[in-house]
Amino acid sequence: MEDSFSPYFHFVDNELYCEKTPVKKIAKEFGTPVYIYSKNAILEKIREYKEAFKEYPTLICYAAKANSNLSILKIFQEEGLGLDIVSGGELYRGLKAEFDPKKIVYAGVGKTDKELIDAIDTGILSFNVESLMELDVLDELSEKVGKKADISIRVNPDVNPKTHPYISTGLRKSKFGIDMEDALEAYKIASRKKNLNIVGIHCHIGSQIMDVSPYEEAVEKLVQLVFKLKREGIELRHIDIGGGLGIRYRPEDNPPHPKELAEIVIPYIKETGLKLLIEPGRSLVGEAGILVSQVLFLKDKGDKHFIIIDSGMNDLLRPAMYQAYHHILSVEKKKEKVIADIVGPICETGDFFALDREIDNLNRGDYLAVMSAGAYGFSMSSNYNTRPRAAEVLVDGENFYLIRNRESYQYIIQPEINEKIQGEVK
Ligand SMILES: Cc1ncc(COP(=O)(O)O)c(C=O)c1O
Ligand SMILES: N[C@@H](CCCC[NH3+])C(=O)O
Repeated sequence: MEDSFSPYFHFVDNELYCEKTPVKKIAKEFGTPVYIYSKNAILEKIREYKEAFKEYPTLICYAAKANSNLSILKIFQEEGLGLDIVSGGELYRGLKAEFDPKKIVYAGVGKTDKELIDAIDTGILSFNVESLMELDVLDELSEKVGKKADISIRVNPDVNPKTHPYISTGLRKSKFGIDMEDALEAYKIASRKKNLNIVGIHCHIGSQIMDVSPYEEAVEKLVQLVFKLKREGIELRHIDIGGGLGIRYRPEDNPPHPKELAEIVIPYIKETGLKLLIEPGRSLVGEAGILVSQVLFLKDKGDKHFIIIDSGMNDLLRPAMYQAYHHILSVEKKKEKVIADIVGPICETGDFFALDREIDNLNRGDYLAVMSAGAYGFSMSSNYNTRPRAAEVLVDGENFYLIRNRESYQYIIQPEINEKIQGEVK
């Protein structure tokens, strides 16, 4: 199984390669920690989605939050995809990457006035509105800007996506969207707003979904609402079912193929004749990325063996935040195995990537790869403990490109103001 974690990350003579490039070569050239992405793994996922949905008019809007590096965004833009954003910063990135504004959808429960105004001005495909108050504010701001805003209501279908509770978004008790039974009234309110155009309906039930049946439950409810709206004279152009398909974190995981999603939702969407929008994030980039680190120290304490590495929860938060499992491989295979805790340098007990894990018997200076780290890896990283964020590298066959410099200490403190030290008081 280790040899074939993915066709894009594979062993040649006991050494881990990304496509046709030895991972160690990149680590030596750019240092560690370093995120490494396979361009062709991303292109393959895009192809899988396009193929799966080709029989029905579908716009795939990549969820920028999963990995928003400009070079990664550019891959999706060049492939003709749209973009799902949740902040003014992601809008800024999306426009820098030259996404067509009419392919940008904007969700999020807490959009600021500035963020709304910028997006109104840009003329995006749809504001996915998450509360009645947001409808009021968006209407007022659209009037000020002098441009109508195209909107969808994000409906909360109260469906259990059977995933980690922190990433379940479509349950009534979560903060997201407007409850199903209040949605009709929300649409009626929206239809009376002079500066809003109703264009669609939106939902997103959660992330890392390993069984597509909750999508069926959600889409069935959405379609019923679409027909109810039609009877009220409210016509839509699209149904946006959000993202959420899971990926392979453990070797034995078997996530659903985009085809399974298409097969389960298209029959329902077809009945409405509306265009379909989907917002995958993790499933497009997650398995296409790894985080490579170097072993700093080994330490035995009681019956515990610790492998202390040079990346931590500031680089990859998922294990600390969701107790998420990430498979870890030695970049150069070793014959001997040990049971170890693989931990980072951060001053938090929760700063670990694996506990009591069987792993190759690594030594100081060896490299290891945390697999399936392309989504919600770098994008959730921070400068905690004043640690510069990692470099990022994109691999294409035997070529590789630095797509983000490792941060410097100077870069980290640059925005801070101290008259005596920096003399940059504004
Ligand atoms: C509104 C919305 N759309 C799309 C996504 C992307 O989800 P995923 O990365 O699970 O495909 C998210 C994140 O969960 C989201 O909140
Ligand atoms: N950050 C989460 C997913 C959140 C999705 C955003 N709604 C993760 O790493 O699994």
